[in-house]
Amino acid sequence: MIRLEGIKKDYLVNGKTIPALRGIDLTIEKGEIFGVIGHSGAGKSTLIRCINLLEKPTAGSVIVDGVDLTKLDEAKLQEQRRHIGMIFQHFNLLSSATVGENVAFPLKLAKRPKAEIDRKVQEMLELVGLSEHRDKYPAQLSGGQKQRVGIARALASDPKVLLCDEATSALDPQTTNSILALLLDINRKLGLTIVLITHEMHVIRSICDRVGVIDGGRIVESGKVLDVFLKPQHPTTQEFVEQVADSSELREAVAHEKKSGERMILRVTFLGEQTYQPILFQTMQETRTVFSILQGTISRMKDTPYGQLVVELGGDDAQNHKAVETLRQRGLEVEVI
Ligand SMILES: Nc1ncnc2c1ncn2[C@@H]1O[C@H](COP(=O)(O)OP(=O)(O)OP(=O)(O)O)[C@@H](O)[C@H]1O
Repeated sequence: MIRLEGIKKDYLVNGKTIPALRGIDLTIEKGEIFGVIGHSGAGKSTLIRCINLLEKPTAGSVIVDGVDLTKLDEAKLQEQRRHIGMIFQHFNLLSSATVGENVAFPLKLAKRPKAEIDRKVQEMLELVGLSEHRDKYPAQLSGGQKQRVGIARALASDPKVLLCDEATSALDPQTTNSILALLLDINRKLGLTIVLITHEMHVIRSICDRVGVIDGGRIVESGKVLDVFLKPQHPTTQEFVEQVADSSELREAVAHEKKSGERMILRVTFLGEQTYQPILFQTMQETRTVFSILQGTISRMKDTPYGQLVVELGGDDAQNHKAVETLRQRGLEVEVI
């Protein structure tokens, strides 16, 4: 659906060149939710704004649904942009227009007939759960409701792609979750391709299928959220995973245990159905290895449940190694830490 090829973007500030993107190659499939995560200044906003050419790349191609946007004149580009909706961190609503008028805005620009606009506004407000608020002004709404208006407005022109520029960063955790749930619902109902940028791993873990980690204007790691999350390779990715991993407690527990003897400490990861099966207990019984659990979490990545346990093995060397081998044979991910 979206192909970025060799995207570079330099900003010129006071005669100095600032390279914001240094060569991005990315393919985003139709119907997926793709997240880009990175620290402040990494290039996230520049990257997402290059997808609809709000920012013109210095080099490279942006191909959306088979059309190379970088090759279009301004009129044709405007036409193609109708297929790409966008929502923003600070909502960007017209404060002097009602909710209904905000949602109608892109349709009026496209000179759609009034009856069609009315119908579409109603449909969109129902989709985002704001039918009752059609005649209110943005100042009368909460942050979460404002973002719902932003989503309704972005979807009014039936886009194929929705770009989300830090769409939940100005919201509290509970409202963030409700907006993420809405985006996931829309993705499923409409088959819409969603690209989002964020600095929060929680957002990626909740709704994305794949993730790209951006650092210094380059994608330093990318893949399925599950894989990147469970085996982060790049130091920046590891930092982001730590945001949601509760690892300071773990580090303390491991340091304490390591000091107290030569015991073996494992991080065991369970995925999907494994999460609810007594594989660890059975294996330890069979290999006659005593163990204690230092830390445990059960969570979800989008639809996949997963669990991680940090366990300390107290058997002799042979027993401990046999236990590790058996856990791996049974399909668990085991890391000796
Ligand atoms: N309009 C601009 N003019 C000059 N430099 C810019 C401009 N926009 C971004 N930059 C620079 O480009 C780099 C990437 O910025 P960008 O805003 O894309 O990063 P970001 O990851 O979105 O950061 P943040 O999360 O803080 O918004 C930074 O060094 C930034 O200072």
